Amino acid sequence: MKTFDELFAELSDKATTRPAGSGTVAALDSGVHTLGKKIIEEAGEVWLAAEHESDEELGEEISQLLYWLQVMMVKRGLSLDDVYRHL
Ligand SMILES: N=c1c2ncn([C@@H]3O[C@H](COP(=O)(O)OP(=O)(O)OP(=O)(O)O)[C@@H](O)[C@H]3O)c2ncn1[C@@H]1O[C@H](COP(=O)(O)O)[C@@H](O)[C@H]1O
Repeated sequence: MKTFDELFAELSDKATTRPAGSGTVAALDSGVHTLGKKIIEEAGEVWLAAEHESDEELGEEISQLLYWLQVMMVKRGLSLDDVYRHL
């Protein structure tokens, strides 16, 4: 288990070190357009899970959406503060 901030630190590190076999590295290389489509897909899965699935499944879908949002943040060079200051 990890926090939002811990995952962001891990993804930022992977973007720099580019370890072989990292799905995040491949996702970053796929570009903003592809990441945007993935975010839309995952957001749809959150919506469907909220309407039709268990709390456990909804939590998993939300975690995946948060992951893809973080990948987009890393891709665009945003920091956590760039988002948090709007909350
Ligand atoms: N938290 C996540 C995470 N959430 C979602 N995903 C990706 O998002 C996909 C979402 O799954 P879906 O079931 O919606 O889609 P799928 O059909 O299985 O996958 P696709 O064919 O659509 O890619 C997963 O298959 C993963 O590729 C994640 N990939 C990585 N992480 C974490 O990110 C960190 C870095 O991971 P790597 O870069 O892979 O080392 C690690 O801590 C991982 O646990």
